[in-house]
Amino acid sequence: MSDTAQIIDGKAIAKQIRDELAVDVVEFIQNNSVVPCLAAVLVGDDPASEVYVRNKRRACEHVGIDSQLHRLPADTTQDELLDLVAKLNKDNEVHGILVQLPLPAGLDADQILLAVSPAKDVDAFHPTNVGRLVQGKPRFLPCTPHGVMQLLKRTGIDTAGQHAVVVGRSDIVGKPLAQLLSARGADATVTVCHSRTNDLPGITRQADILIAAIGKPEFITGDMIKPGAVVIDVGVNRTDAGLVGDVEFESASKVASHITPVPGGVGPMTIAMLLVNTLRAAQALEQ
Ligand SMILES: Nc1nc(=O)c2c([nH]1)NC[C@@H]1CN(c3ccc(C(=O)N[C@@H](CCC(=O)O)C(=O)O)cc3)C=[N+]21
Ligand SMILES: [Mg+2]
Repeated sequence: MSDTAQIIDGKAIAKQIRDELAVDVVEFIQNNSVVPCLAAVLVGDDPASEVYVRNKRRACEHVGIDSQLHRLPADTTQDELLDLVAKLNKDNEVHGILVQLPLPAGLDADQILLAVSPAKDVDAFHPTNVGRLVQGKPRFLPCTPHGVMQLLKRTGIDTAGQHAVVVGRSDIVGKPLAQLLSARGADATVTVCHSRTNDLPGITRQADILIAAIGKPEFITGDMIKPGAVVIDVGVNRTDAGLVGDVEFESASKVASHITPVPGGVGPMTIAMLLVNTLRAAQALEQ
């Protein structure tokens, strides 16, 4: 067993996916005389959201997808936001709609996500798209879980028969990732852990593939990892020491066989998969 894990380069794999996508975008534009377009809605001025939205815009430019940014003030009402979503739903130039989360306090995110046309729901957050995923008939795959699956696949890690332990049960990552890992074709055996799990280290140490999606900086330490396990860190925690994941990289990388860094791991993949979904939305809407 080597004492230093192979680092999974999410930045490089995301670039590879964007390069492949750029070719498909050119072909789509030639066939349809339409440019795929992603509309992002940003309410308020959360600094973290500013970074994501800027990264998304730049990534769109790189692959030839148009992007719109709709900025609304923090005191926007529920009805004003619903009006904008309704307008984007009807706009034939817009193929993908993303409402950046979290929304400012006072806005009901569930009602907003329900208002996004499922055909343009490139986050795959609408209950229709969540249900389709659970039934094994997805229209869009949610971006972060899909990004994790692509990281595993493109690193040559076979999930079939493996014990995958997902720490975290959010609607955005934990729950859909557990679905994708256990789906036919991926064929992992999945355990979902959370804040009420008894003896968490006893369970994480059974993981062949350990996914950290809890939102607690450096929560997973090397002693919680089975030697040779694959460790995927979905955390994006802003601390005084900068951006850190949910995994303590230094101790974990001495035990794992493969590990994703933060930054440069899952984050860039999330954005690449958002672009993939935008092209897919445009293909379905323009066909
Ligand atoms: N409707 C919606 N859809 C989302 O997909 C969504 C969202 N809301 N709200 C916030 C979370 C978080 N998220 C990230 C995207 C990119 C990076 C990313 O690019 N991270 C870089 C570093 C960026 C930095 O320096 O801050 C990296 O890890 O290398 C991280 C996190 C998308 N989210
Ligand atoms: Mg929730």
